[in-house]
Amino acid sequence: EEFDTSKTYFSVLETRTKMLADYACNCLNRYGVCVIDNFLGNGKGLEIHEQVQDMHQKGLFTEGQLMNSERGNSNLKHVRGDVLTWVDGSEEGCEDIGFLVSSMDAVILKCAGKLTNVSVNGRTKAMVACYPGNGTQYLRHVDNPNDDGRCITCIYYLNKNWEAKKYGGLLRIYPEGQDRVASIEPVFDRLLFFWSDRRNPHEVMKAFKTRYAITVWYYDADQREKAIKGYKGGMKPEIVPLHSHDQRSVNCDT
Ligand SMILES: Cn1c(O)c(C(=O)NCC(=O)O)c(=O)c2ccccc21
Ligand SMILES: [Mn+2]
Repeated sequence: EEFDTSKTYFSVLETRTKMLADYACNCLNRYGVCVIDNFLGNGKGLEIHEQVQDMHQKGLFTEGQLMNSERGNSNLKHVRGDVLTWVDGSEEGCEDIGFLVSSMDAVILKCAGKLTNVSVNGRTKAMVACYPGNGTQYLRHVDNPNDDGRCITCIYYLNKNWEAKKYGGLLRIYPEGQDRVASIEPVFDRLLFFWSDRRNPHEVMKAFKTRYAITVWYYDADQREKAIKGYKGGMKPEIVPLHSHDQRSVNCDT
């Protein structure tokens, strides 16, 4: 019969998403960190990079934090650090970021029931971050040290031809209780998952070229519930339901 490309496309996408989810679950359960390269392909990656660059040029990012503030670098007076903005991907000019986040959700949805002690039921909006490339960094920290509900950090990098030797900007993760360090280059079209809690202290090394990344944090249902009750949740209590490509908002309470 007629070769139905759309059905084929979606079934291939479905199969690949399932494969990526299996890989992510194994890596997270075993190492607490998972790197997936060529997540969306060159074309889509470039479209996302272009949208982020436009937002940056339009001045939609926050004022960078002064590096002599709580981040501790007292000798970097008046040096601006990372700048960021929050989007849910439905805003004008953010459609490709919306596609990225739906693609992240699609993988996480297929991990349902296979992640140790975690049941994801929602996520934050997307944080689009830019290091201006003036040697600023992000000091060693834990994303969720106090059970605010976030269980998985998901970062997508946008930086073409990144050379850490020249531009720095490595993400260094120091997995708790291990004497190994994971050094992750923020390369174009790379997707990264890691547990958001104290298992993964990490830092962003000084970056000497503009460095873009898009981060989403996934919530664990129970921990988030407790955090909101205990008002411990550092993040605003706004949970975005996961939705995969067919835009159906799926409540993955499985
Ligand atoms: C700009 N930026 C960050 O870059 C990281 C972070 O850990 N980034 C890791 C990375 O980009 O590889 C953060 O965790 C973070 C948390 C709150 C506000 C801003 C933040
Ligand atoms: Mn972090």
